[in-house]
Amino acid sequence: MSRHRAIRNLDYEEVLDEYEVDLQEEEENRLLMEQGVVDVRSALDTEASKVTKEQIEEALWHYYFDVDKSVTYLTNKFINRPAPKAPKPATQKPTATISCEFEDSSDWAENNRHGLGGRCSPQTGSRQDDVGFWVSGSCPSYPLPQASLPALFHDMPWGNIPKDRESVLIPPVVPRSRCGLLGGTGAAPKMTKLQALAAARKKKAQEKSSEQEVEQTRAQMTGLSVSSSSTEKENMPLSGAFSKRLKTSSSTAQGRVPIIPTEPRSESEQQSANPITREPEAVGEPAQAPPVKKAQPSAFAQTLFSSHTPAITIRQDVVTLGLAPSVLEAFSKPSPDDIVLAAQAKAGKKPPAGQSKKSKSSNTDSLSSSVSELKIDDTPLPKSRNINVLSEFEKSTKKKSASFVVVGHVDAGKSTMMGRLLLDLGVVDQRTVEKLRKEAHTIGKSSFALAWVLDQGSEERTRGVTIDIATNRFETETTAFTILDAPGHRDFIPNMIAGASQADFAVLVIDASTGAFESGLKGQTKEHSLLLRSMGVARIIVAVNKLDMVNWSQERFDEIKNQVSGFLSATGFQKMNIAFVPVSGLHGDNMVKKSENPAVGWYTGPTLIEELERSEPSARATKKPLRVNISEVFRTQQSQATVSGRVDAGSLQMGDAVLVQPATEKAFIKSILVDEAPADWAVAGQSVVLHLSHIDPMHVKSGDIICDPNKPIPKDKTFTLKALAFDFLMPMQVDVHRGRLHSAGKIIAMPALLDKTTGGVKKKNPRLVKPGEVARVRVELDDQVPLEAGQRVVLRSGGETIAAGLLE
Ligand SMILES: Nc1nc2c(ncn2[C@@H]2O[C@H](COP(=O)(O)OP(=O)(O)OP(=O)(O)O)[C@@H](O)[C@H]2O)c(=O)[nH]1
Repeated sequence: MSRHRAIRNLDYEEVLDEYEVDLQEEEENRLLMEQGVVDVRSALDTEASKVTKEQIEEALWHYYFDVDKSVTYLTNKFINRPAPKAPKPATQKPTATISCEFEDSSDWAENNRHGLGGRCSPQTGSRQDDVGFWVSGSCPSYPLPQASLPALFHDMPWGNIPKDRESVLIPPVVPRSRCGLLGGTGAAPKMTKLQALAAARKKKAQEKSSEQEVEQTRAQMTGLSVSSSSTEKENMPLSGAFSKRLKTSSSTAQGRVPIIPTEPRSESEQQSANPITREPEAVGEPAQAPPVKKAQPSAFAQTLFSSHTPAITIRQDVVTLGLAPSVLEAFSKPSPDDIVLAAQAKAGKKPPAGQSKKSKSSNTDSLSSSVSELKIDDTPLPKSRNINVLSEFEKSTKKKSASFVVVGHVDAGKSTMMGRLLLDLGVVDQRTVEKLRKEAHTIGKSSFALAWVLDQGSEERTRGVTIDIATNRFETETTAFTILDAPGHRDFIPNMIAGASQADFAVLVIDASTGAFESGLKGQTKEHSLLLRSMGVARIIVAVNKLDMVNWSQERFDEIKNQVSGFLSATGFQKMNIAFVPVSGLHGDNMVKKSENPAVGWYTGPTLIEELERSEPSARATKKPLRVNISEVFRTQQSQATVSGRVDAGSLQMGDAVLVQPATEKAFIKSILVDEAPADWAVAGQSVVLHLSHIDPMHVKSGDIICDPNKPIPKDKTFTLKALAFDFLMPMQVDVHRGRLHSAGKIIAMPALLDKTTGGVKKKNPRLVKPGEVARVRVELDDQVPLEAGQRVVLRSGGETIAAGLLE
């Protein structure tokens, strides 16, 4: 049992009993000892004077009062002392730390036979008897064998050590920091002379290296001056106010104590900082201070301290922060205080009243010199030309502009048709189309060559489907058109909704080939038509495509025309706003030119382009507050944030301050493109590209609204919708789509079922709204969204469009 465990299991009653027994034993031992001393002295006879009483007693004690053994031991040890032996090589010593001497293997064996082979404490020389108690006092130098290591451990196998011989490590009851190793006061252990010498030399070396380090660092920092030409080139230009502040901080830094102490770190610090690579220090050797590596001064340090700045030691354990470009950028601009100071100086504003004349005069010089150094902003605000946009618009002789969305079931031939239109109008040349044809041929999709004029994404090309809205432009003699080619696949309905929200009218493409029309009518032909109407599109041109595949059958055309016109009328399109054109997008029949194919002789109506030109753009809300629906955000050289979108309402011009919602971030219009041409202004109904300044691009997203800062669009989490149900409606989770904006929400209430024609309330709080019914629906969104009455939104759930309507 270990000593600690023995103490832990101590029974005090038992110990007191034992203590009384011990007293008796002690008396017996004393008598035995006295008698033993007499006997040993008489046995030694004349030699008895060579040993002391204490030595005799010690021998007797350890030989259990055996006089003969004690005499033998004393004779060998003190009387017949052998001549000192030559020191043996260190490696042969069994152990250097055990203080007991091992002299004679026979004695060792003898001792063991007598059960005196107890363990000696290497620290104290105390001896532990076989039952595990420690006997106080120094361990006597009783003879122990001069054993070799193998002999010493002869009964100790290297593996499978018996359980009773395993060490049990028990943590100290009192932490070592509070007491010495053996329960002392915790004071530092007394050093040997050798250790003291080593410590003194180490300290001296550290002091020396510390001084050298300070000198070196000072020399390095001397080169780090703001005024140095290299720094000027490398660093960003700083505004006057900031450089002034830097000068101030630089001067105040003079004579300062270095920020970070230069003393070498304590050993424990060094160890913890570099626990793996640190070499153990040899005791007694002069301690070499570890070389302190210095990091390159950071850009901030370079900027902050002038040549007179005292040294700053970069510590290894201190993380030096490299300045991120965003930080430099942040400091490259004047602070709000600087702007106020500059503005006050510019306006000649007097200092606040109550300031004494003396302080005024004393501060005037420094303030004026500070202000003279101020540089307000590197990027001046765009200048407004104060144009009366509406009168300019009325006077303008510009062509009318209109945008149309091309919709229809997947593979109806929408992109091919638009590619053909652009080719025949000369917007794209034949060579480009031939090149695309070759490229398409290599992946076995040569029939998609015209579609590739618009479908430019690699995934769109390899899959042969349109994924996102493709925008293109062309002009006729009278009109500048914007094409919004929408995807037909049901998975990309949200993109189709985004396209429809920007369109004045629509081209619905129908695949006339056998079976395709029928499946399309059940599919996206119907859904797209419903969405168009719900989105407010009033005019629709139906391009009955691929008639070449049915030999230009007039019968087929009429069949399609009848079915679709009936359906569209039911959806809400007026007959006068519906047109039908028999075409072949692939071959170009009736697209730009009338078909010369005699099989199409039965059609005498307008071509597709003529029908497009007949379309009038929808009414422009030019006098309403500015609203620009952002469809895309780009990063360009011209500005921090470039956006494309449609001006839904109002007007704008260069230099205007605008507000971006829902971020509520102000920006300025740096420049404008209308139909890809630079312009000074734009009005409702135009598709624009706006270069914005003085705004962080992270605050601008597609689906956001640019508005008049004086009449901003409100942002809200709940809205009421007058919705046409495409599916059953009830309180449920929905996705809300408004243009490019998608937001998750839920129907929280359905206050009324409405009459389709009159709009009056048919029933209050219906529990369910059936497909085709119109209802007032209350929706709650997860996030705040810019919303206002008159906007059109679509509700979708589980990938299906379930309702669409107008915000109330
Ligand atoms: N015969 C014939 N094939 C056509 C005509 N128009 C398009 N196609 C073919 O129809 C296929 C689909 O054409 P796309 O233009 O990609 O159809 P889409 O409607 O744009 O397809 P999505 O946008 O993915 O829905 C292609 O292989 C075209 O070559 C046509 O007038 N006649």
